[in-house]
Amino acid sequence: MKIAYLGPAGTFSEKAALETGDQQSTYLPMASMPAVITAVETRAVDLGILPIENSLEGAVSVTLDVLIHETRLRICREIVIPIRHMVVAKPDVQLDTVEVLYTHQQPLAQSRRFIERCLPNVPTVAALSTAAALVEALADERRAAALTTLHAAERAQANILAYDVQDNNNNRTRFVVLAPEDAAPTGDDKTSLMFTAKVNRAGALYEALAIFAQAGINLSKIESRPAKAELGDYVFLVDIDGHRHEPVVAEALQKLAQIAGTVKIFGSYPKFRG
Ligand SMILES: O=C(O)C(=O)C[C@]1(C(=O)O)C=C[C@@H](O)C=C1
Repeated sequence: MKIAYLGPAGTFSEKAALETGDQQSTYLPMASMPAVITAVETRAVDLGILPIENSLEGAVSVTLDVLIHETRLRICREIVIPIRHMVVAKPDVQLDTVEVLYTHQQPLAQSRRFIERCLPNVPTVAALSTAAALVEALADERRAAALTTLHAAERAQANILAYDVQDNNNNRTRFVVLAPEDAAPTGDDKTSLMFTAKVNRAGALYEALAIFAQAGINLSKIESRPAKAELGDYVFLVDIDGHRHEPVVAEALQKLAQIAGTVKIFGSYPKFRG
């Protein structure tokens, strides 16, 4: 099994990939999240891992937008991992002498409190991942630091200036595993999908959700994203309990297809159970 993830080695995505695969698996670090999708679509790899939701910051919009607009790949598994951020630099740099901070946008948002208090006037430079941020900081001639993972810091034998700078110690990110097909039913599954309303009128969303309520199907997530056509047009994303091949779920999805504008099923897969 070949698995693509957002690299370089040392990212949280690598950790999620290692937990997804086994000792026979091989792992391919990619430069960006869309590149992970392309690697699976072109069969360069069998599976791709993408972060979809964080307990502090909510949706990872790149992943949602790729699922909504760009790919026909399906979610075949989910995995949740704890997220700890470290401030890391070369040995001669101290917290009060940091001149520039390299960071991916998610860790920065998840560590807002620490940054405001301890690195208030330090300019940030955007990086494509936590591990990429460290590579760039270590190559910078200024007194640069990175928001990165413990694993990346240890691999690079770099100096950790501050530990666990995330706003909350319960910080966790949910990743999805993408493949050409979703998973077979296990009896403890969920289904992720999106739909749009056919017409923008009173009760349209209510009627769509009523289909699940009347079928006794629990919704574990709902959110909206811009449809990217007109201002005010939205796509609704929901996670429901059950597999799309279970008769009750299949019937509800059929009813939804009759009243919605578009419906796209991202996949059915086993619920993550720690
Ligand atoms: O940069 C990484 O290490 C990643 O795996 C990406 C990512 C994300 O984009 O959400 C994954 C988990 C954390 O929430 C922070 C960063």
